Amino acid sequence: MEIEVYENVAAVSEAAAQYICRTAQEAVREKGHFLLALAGGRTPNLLYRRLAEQPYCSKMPWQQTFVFWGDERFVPPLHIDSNYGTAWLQLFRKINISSEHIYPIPTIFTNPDNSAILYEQMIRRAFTSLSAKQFDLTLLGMGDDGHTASLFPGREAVAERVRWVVPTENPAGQQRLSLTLPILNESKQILFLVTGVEKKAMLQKVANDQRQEIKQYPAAMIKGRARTLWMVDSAAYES
Ligand SMILES: O=C1O[C@H](COP(=O)(O)O)[C@@H](O)[C@H](O)[C@H]1O
Repeated sequence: MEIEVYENVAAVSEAAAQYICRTAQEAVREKGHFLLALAGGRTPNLLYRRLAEQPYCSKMPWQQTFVFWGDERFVPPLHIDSNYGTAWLQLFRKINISSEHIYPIPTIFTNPDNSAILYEQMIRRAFTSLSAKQFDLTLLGMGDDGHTASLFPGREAVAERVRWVVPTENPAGQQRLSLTLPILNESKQILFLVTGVEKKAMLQKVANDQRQEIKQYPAAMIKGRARTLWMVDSAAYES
């Protein structure tokens, strides 16, 4: 596991903002655009706020950036639980990015089954029109149960090998949509953000799980094509 340990969530967010900016600039230099898949949940909130501020709001090539989500709660966009709504409030409403470059997972005028089909089509069309075959960078978090995106341990969604997006639910029964291992693991780079003492035990388990042939935790099953980096804070890290 390639892991960088920072003092606290603020330092993790700063390092992640720098990393995203650098990766975006390189991608745009190489091929003219940057495809970014965002994480949901609470951990990336500070990162999204930082990206809306200087120096990142100026340094990021927002006009060449295309944004997707790794998962979504099946709630309306401005619901407090919406991953899209959260990122919009913290980041997108504050910066200069075309709404045509933002690809939220649809959750209105549809149902979870259709939404999954629709989102896969949206990603495929975007890839085709950009001559892309993968996300350049996928951001992910990890729950204290080892889930990532909305791939929860032992659920059917984790075993999906063909579809790129599936409907699923969390253990409390909340309806969600998630990208699956085939598309997540096609990403060129993966950046995990993990903070807080409540993640410490699972981070250790996931590190061990990654070394096993048969893995138990979805977070351990994720591997980017070129790089998988974990940025964690010292509270989550067992030295
Ligand atoms: O990758 C992800 O991880 C989280 C864990 O969330 P957090 O609130 O503990 O940061 C997950 O639930 C989220 O939707 C997802 O994109």
